Amino acid sequence: MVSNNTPIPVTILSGSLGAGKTTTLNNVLNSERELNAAVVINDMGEVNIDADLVERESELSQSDEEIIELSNGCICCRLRGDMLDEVGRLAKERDFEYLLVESSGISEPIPVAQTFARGFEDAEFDPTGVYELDTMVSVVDAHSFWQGFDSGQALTDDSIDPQGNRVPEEALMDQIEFCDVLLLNKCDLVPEEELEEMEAVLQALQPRAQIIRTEHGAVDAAEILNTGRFDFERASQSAGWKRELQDGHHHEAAAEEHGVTSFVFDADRPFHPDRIARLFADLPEGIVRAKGFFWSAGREDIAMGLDKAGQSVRAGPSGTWIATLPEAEQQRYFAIRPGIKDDWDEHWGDRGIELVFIGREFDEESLIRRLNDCLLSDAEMDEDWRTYPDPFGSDEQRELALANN
Ligand SMILES: Nc1nc2c(ncn2[C@@H]2O[C@H](COP(=O)(O)OP(=O)(O)OP(=O)(O)O)[C@@H](O)[C@H]2O)c(=O)[nH]1
Repeated sequence: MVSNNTPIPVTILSGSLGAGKTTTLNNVLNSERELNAAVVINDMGEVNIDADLVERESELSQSDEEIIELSNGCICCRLRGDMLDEVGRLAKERDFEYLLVESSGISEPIPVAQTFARGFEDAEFDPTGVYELDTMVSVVDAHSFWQGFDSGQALTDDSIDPQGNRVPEEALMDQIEFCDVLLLNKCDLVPEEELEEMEAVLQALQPRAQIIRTEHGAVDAAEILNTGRFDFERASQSAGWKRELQDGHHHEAAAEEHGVTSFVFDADRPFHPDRIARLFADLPEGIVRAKGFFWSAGREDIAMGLDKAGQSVRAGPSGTWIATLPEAEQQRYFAIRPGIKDDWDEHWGDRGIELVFIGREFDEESLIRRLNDCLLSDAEMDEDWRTYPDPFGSDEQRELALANN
């Protein structure tokens, strides 16, 4: 139970696909071990890969925090009510000091902020007085922002498609204009003088925002937690806020609205290492983001990760199969996420493939066919996989492809 009448502060992280929201969240959770936080993670795919990543990488399962996963839709539209109902339930059941929300890469920040600041008619739970919006954080990918800016794309209205749909570039403008703290992430990929110019542009677009340069989401938690920077009066005067209230957010599916589609590929047998490495290096152009875990035959010891963001495609060892953990730790996982047991194979445990692909105008069926062709055939299932080459190596994820445009 929430024991007193002080509202629980809320920080909302927004940012385009692959900008570094999950990395930032992991960083904050790992550096603030004393923080008794609950976390809401929204992923537009059917499977919440981000929640999995946060759990596996931040050792969250061994601490006190609770993760609420909201999948297969966007908390700025279809899942607004669901989000409120979940955080309402949480506030009744548990005592925690802070709520952190990671929006999906296509969420628009204003409706998410409005959901916390004003409530939402389709939800039973009214957040006012229980939660208080503290900080709106936008994570901007300095590298791709700069490339888009250079080619004049990021700042024009070309981002409205012929059907009048809002597309991610416009959501990006909202993310810049409607935030209290702007994390200019991936600064390691952009030269100093370009960073300075970019900062000047961003500051002009959003004079009120605190702009902070980051690499790999490493930000001092005090910059984004308990800052008290969100100003309801000022926010509700902004053009975007009023537009949102007037026009509403009537769209049925987040994917359609944003012109973005996604699918999840899952399987319970391994990929052939050579075939899948070649496919990853040759993904269709329309794929803007891909991530998740996979099983590479011959590497039963470790979960391989795939991570494509923008031009970069990386794959390699990145996580732990629960099946390789000592029995006691396995039991702890089962207790926290009973769903794992449902897919447990008697011999292989949780080893398997779970990858999400997000993109625009790509041939989904053909990609699924190609992925299927990379799975081991029945005959290969009986081979000695140790004789296969291992293109992924033994260290961290490595670059497979970097388009040079
Ligand atoms: N070079 C570089 N890579 C980064 C940095 N921050 C994050 N990345 C990488 O960028 C990729 C995407 O990071 P995530 O944190 O998953 O991005 P996200 O915004 O949560 O992505 P979605 O939830 O899919 O929208 C990962 O491969 C990160 O390791 C950075 O500062 N520099």
